[in-house]
Order: sequence, then C-alpha cells, then structure tokens
Amino acid sequence: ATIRRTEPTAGSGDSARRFGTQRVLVEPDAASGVAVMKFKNPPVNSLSLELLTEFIISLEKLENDKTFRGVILTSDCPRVFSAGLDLTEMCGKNPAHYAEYWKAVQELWLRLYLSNLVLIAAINGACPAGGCLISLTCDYRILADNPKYLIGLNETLLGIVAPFWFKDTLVNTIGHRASEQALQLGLLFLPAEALQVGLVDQVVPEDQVLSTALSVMARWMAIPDHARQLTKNMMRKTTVDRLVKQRDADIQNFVSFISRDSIQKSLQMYLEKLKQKKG
Ligand SMILES: CCCCC/C=C\C/C=C\CCC/C=C/C(=O)SCCNC(=O)CCNC(=O)[C@H](O)C(C)(C)COP(=O)(O)OP(=O)(O)OC[C@H]1O[C@@H](n2cnc3c(N)ncnc32)[C@H](O)[C@@H]1OP(=O)(O)O
Repeated sequence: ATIRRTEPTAGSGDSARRFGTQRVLVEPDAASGVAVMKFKNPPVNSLSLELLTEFIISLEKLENDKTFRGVILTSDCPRVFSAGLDLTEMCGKNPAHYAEYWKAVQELWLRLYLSNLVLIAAINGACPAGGCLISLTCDYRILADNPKYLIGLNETLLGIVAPFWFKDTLVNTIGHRASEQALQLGLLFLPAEALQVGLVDQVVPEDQVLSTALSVMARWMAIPDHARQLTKNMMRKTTVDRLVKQRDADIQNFVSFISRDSIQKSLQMYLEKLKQKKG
C-alpha cells in the first residue's frame, strides 16, 4: 500500500493536510501534534490483510514523524468501529495464508500495545472481537452511547478462542475474574455495562465521541512524553514479551487450530448466519 497525500481542506493550511491509504485515512493536525486515524474498509472495517498492512504503515509513519504525539483511532464507516478479524481470511484458505494473516494480526497488536504515541479509541460503532482488541491496545477508550454498539471479545460465540495475548490484554484492562467470564461467554457488553466493568473509560453521546477524545488527548499530552512512555512500557512490556518470545509457535498454533475441519465449519456457518441476517 502506498501512502497518498490528499489536498488540504480549504483554508486549513498545512496542519490539515491529510494523508493515508485506501483503507486508512489520516487527518493530522501538526499544530496540536494529534492525528485522527479513520478505518475505511466498508461495510464493517473487517480487519483484512490489506487493512492490517495499511494500518501498520500509517501508524509507523506517524510514530516516525516527531510532530505527532497522539493518535485517535476511529471509524469512517457508519455504525461500526470494526467487525474484528476478517472471517474470509480465516476460512477456505490455505495454511500459508493463515500464517501470513496471523503474523500481520500479531504485528499490529505488538505495535499498538507498546506504541510511544498516546492512543485513544473513539469508538463510534460496534466493536466486537478484533475490533475490541484494537480498542484495548489504546490508552483510553470512549464509546458512543448507542445500545447497538456492543463491545467485547465474543470469539467463543463463533466456536473459536481468543489467543492468550488477546486474553492478557483484556485481563490487564478489566481484571482476571471479569475477563474469565467475558471470554468464556463471549460477552458483548452494552455501553453502560462496558463502562461498569471497565472495558471503556467513558460513554458519551455519539456526536461527542471525537470532541471528548480530543480533550482527553490534551490531558494525556500534558504529561512529559518520556516519563509517560517509560511508564507505559513498564506496565505493558511483560505482556508483550510473552508473545515476542513465542511468535512462531503462536502462528503455528493458530494455523493448526484454524485449519481444523470443525473450526472451518463453525466459521463458514457463522459467515452464513451473518449473510442470512440481512435476508
Ligand atoms: C487454548 C487453545 C487456544 C487456540 C487459539 C489459537 C488461535 C486463535 C484462533 C482464532 C482467532 C481468534 C481471534 C478472532 C478474532 C475475531 O475478530 S473473529 C471476527 C469476529 N467478529 C464478529 O463476530 C462480528 C461479526 N459481525 C457482526 O456482528 C456485524 O456484522 C456487525 C459488526 C455488528 C455489523 O452489523 P451490520 O451493520 O448489520 O452488518 P452485517 O452484519 O450485515 O455485515 C455486513 C457485511 O459484512 C460481513 N461481515 C461482518 N462481519 C465480518 C467479519 N468479521 N469478517 C468478514 N465479513 C464480515 C457480513 O457477512 C456482511 O457481508 P455481505 O454484505 O452479506 O456480503
């Protein structure tokens, strides 16, 4: 994917010069040092290999540009933040594809979870499974107060299992007992429930999600970067190292698990159900 620059919006000067790729729009504001990164992979921002790749490229570009200290992650698709991992990448393919795909999923999580940037999730739509994982890698989560916008790691509902580093990320956020129950039951939380369990930090009216994210960002960016980054690293490095130490084994584990006939059947049935839902 190539990074494309688009023309700055009228009267906005350089700071609003947008860039990005086909599926990841980046609206940087150099004056404040904050960039808004919007997923644009309609209809549901499913985390395809292309979106994962473009996401990693755009994140790396922002991390390498010292103008930017904070990034707000949000969706350009209505009603959905991200539908999670792209199910079509995990069924009906071959082991080599599964390995390539999972490596990209690992890579995105590793880069987000230990990012030096302040990352705030402005969750403006449904946020299941892999979408929830992305929001959990952020430093702060704001969810729109819409009962249709459910959030959670619902993998067991599909007959699959969230791997240990998904689990670790959830435990680090809502604690062990709440995670144990949420993961086993594949719980999708309503906004008020997500707030109550600590899965999100704030629930606000839908039209205030971005403005709230911008004001929270200002608070986090008031902290000296180096001290905040060292603290974030101290909090998260043990969790990250668990995956780093066994990335290849984790890939092999995923490939053998996802390749099982029973799992393939579950995923196919789930995809069918999603399609029937529209009928
Ligand atoms: C101890 C042993 C451990 C072993 C572990 C080893 C490895 C780990 C194994 C597996 C990996 C687990 C990690 C998996 C994480 C995931 O993210 S799996 C994906 C889970 N996602 C979901 O369950 C969400 C499914 N989607 C929805 O619920 C809804 O689509 C919605 C997001 C609420 C939006 O609803 P709506 O606006 O009504 O849109 P539609 O449902 O009509 O969908 C529109 C079209 O998009 C397709 N689609 C939806 N979600 C996905 C998806 N995730 N991937 C691909 N495609 C998706 C849907 O089929 C529709 O398609 P058509 O327009 O009909 O073609």
